[in-house]
Amino acid sequence: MALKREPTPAGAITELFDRLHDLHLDAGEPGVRQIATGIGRGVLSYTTVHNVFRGPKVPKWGHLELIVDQLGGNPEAFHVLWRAARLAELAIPGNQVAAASGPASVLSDDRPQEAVAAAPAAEVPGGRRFGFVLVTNRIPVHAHTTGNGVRSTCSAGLDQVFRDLVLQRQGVWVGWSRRDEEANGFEQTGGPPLMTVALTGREVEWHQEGQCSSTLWPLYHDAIERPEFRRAWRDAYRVVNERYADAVDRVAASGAAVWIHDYQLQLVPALVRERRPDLRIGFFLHIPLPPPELFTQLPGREEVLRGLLGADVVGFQRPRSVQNFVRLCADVLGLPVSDGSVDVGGRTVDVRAYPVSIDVGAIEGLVGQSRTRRRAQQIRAELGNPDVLVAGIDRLDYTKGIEQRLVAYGEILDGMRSVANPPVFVQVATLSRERVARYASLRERVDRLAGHLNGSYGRMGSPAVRYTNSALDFHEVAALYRAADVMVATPFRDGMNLVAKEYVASRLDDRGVLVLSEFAGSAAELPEAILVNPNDTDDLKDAILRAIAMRPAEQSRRMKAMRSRVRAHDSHAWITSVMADLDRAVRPV
Ligand SMILES: O=P(O)(O)OC[C@H]1O[C@H](O[C@H]2O[C@H](CO)[C@@H](O)[C@H](O)[C@H]2O)[C@H](O)[C@@H](O)[C@@H]1O
Ligand SMILES: O=c1ccn([C@@H]2O[C@H](COP(=O)(O)OP(=O)(O)O)[C@@H](O)[C@H]2O)c(=O)[nH]1
Repeated sequence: MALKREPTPAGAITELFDRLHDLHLDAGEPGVRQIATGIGRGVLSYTTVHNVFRGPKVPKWGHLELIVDQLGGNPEAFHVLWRAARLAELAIPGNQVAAASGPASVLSDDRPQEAVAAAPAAEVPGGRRFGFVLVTNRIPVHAHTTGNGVRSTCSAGLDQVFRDLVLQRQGVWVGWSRRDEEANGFEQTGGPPLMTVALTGREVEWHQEGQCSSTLWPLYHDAIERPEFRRAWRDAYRVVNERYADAVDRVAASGAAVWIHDYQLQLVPALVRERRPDLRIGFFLHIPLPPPELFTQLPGREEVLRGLLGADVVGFQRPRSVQNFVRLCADVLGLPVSDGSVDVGGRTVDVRAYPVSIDVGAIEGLVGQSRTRRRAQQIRAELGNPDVLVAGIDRLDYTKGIEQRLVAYGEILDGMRSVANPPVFVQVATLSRERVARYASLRERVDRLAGHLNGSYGRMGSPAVRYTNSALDFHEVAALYRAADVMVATPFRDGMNLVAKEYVASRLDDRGVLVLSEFAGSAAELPEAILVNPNDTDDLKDAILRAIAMRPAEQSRRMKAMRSRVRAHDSHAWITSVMADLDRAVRPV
């Protein structure tokens, strides 16, 4: 909307409201009223306000500062304008934000935090374009701590699968990376080209920790914890999704296949389609899509559904999520649907379940190595060579059921006070989303519980629970799989739970018992596990006790069946089925 001349105050206010409405900002907010009053009283020039929303060449940060000054540094007005500016694709470099003048009380709240300041956008060298683009929230180059306390960058599970896929397809991997992780990009270690999407500190807070971790994550996991709904987070989500779509637009060759992942990026398929109708677009959700009764609580639910429908192929972990999605498209958007497809104005969107899997061959190779065997023996020795080693490996997340599992285990130990060599429990609870309050309080509770169990049931040289928050190198994880007689994976709700599949794949000896929640996506493929309801402490106790007591022949029968199923449906089969459907998608002419 180009402004030819300064309108009358009344016209300017109407135009302002129209513009804010276009940006889905609420005209009733106090900040909007302050801006309107400022314009009405002639304190604030409408052109100055309007420039905040204009094209990318306008130096908008200066305008924003000017407005803050003109309004006497009013926080509400500042927040409205900040959001409007973000929505209008304002790129504010971190140093400019930090250096901006204006009342400290207003600006300090919006300064990017040092630790998470946006990394500079890394263009792919030479401005190359690619026939395949993988898009994930993060480019996952994690620093892990090995058994010896050494930092390494060995990537676990899906990271490696994705890396191989992008290399094989000679594609590019697009995602966000924290600055300290970026230095370890795959480019330096023979990996595929990476394109980093930059996020400001505020976007990390509002998009990642807000909309993703505090709204969508709990809502999509059965609202185990109450989801929080905030307008500012939703706005940030939209802005960040736009930035990913722009990145795809920049690197995708004509007709390229684009595969977008997970709940952080649900608007990206439609935003990419808007920019590049020539592309084939796939989307995969790693977490469950909740039933309509829960999903419809989400403000902006239509936008999310329409975002996903920008894809040609929408993939979920489980058929139940497919059903939920199709029903939502019919009920919320009124679109014609069939079992596995949705009709969007004559374009067919295929909707299918593609249960994610693991690279069984790679895991078998790693577990079979003599260094893994030695490390597994060492782990058992460090724990006092217990008769039975029980383990759980999770991110420290309230969806994973760690607390309830430890409570059940404590009750088991209580009944084993007279046993000479009681089982030892190793619980790896890797820190996750530490800046989100619920995760911090979960950590405190689990710390206390583990301490209590050790205080009550531990013996000299033989703890009741060996509990760590470290992120283990995958070699260390593999050694623990090999060492553990029983693996307990008991989430309240989980998209898949790769740990369960990895444990099965690691048992080259066909021994070991898996205790698995009915509510993990992997339960459908692993019915020979001892399946439990993690909400039922007695059920958990019985399951762990049954696992501890299971005879070798029974272990072997169950493990063989699970291993052959996981081998038959490994990550290669997963990738092949998704890619076949994506490559088949009809490219628009
Ligand atoms: O990135 P974080 O916040 O540390 O979280 C780690 C990942 O957790 C989620 O994993 C999901 O995907 C797995 C593989 O498909 C699946 O097995 C699991 O059940 C899901 O929870 C999340 O979806 C990822 O985005 C996170 O990176
Ligand atoms: O210290 C750890 C803990 C976990 N993992 C890996 O992290 C992934 C966890 O995936 P899962 O699907 O079980 O749960 P998520 O954390 O994705 O919800 C698996 O590949 C684990 O091997 C790891 O490498 N180091």
